[in-house]
Amino acid sequence: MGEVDPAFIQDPQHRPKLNTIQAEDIPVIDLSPITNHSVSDPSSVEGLVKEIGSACKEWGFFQVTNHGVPFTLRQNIEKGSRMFFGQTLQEKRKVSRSEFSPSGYYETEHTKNVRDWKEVFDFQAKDPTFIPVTSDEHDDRITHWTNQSPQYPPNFRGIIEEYVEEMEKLSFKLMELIAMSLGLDAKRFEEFFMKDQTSFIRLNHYPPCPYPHLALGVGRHKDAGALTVLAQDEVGGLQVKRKADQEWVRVKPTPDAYIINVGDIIQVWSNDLYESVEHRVMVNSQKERFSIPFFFFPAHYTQVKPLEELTDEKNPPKYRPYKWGKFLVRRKGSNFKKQNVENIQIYHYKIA
Ligand SMILES: O=C(O)CCC(=O)C(=O)O
Ligand SMILES: [Fe+2]
Repeated sequence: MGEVDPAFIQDPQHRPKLNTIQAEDIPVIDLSPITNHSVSDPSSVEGLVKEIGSACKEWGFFQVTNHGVPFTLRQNIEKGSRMFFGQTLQEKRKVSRSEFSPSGYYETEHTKNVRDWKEVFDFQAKDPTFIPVTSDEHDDRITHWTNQSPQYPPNFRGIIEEYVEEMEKLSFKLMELIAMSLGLDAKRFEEFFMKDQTSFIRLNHYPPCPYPHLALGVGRHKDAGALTVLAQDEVGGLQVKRKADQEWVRVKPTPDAYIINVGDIIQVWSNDLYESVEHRVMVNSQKERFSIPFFFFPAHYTQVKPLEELTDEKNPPKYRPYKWGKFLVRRKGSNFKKQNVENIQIYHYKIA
């Protein structure tokens, strides 16, 4: 076995304990009141909204079942992902991502300047996706990102697109439930995503790792967007920092469920009522793991700031407004190389 590449080694305080607690209590929420029209009655929707609200407040993470996403579409993309990553590095690199075209294959991503033990394939929900050229606030130039189409497996692009459409539908439904749980109109968030959303889907492959006590599949982080809808396979490895006691707990895989987490944008919109929770991915010395997160992101020109309805004199806004596209461009840049400074975070906009 070769030397341990120091680029992957986490600082001692961030290394995973191999015997972390399995969280049995991460809320599992049944979405049938909104997906199955025969059971839909106002009181069951009301109950559902309450469940979503408590899960967002207490965990920032939950799983959903009866979500309406056809299982065959999930099987198709999972199978396609295995086939894609099963190719040689040379084949995969034919659709490599670059700093200026961040969709495609990539195997040297860093989280908080430590390399992740994984390879990814990123695909924008909208092709083209409009985005600022730079993160400089005075630079008004707009560019666009487009997707790459792997040659193998056949029709992979079509399979991904079909699945992404379902991810979007589910995300819109979840945003309605979250809006209602905050006492807002169900469609309050729609305008931010209807036109020009910057969402993307990521296929993750975590190969077996000879030193799971030193490296992580994804280092600790919070998701920057509004919502993340994650499909994880049966291997498991996702860990969430439990709000109640700040312990790292494992999220047990549930077949055909999706793991949902609140991202930084909802934290800002809700003025900290709902927090974006830290999570990370452990690797496994024996098994490879696949996961597919969908990151629901608003249009680049969205000014992210605490909602007026949720702030007043007694509860003033806790964040200064920021432009989503600028934030995103800055973040993407920092994912490409190890830097000596921390990348952009919402707390940089926090009003002291
Ligand atoms: O693979 C997973 O379970 C989660 C990945 C993740 O947190 C991310 O890509 O942001
Ligand atoms: Fe994440």
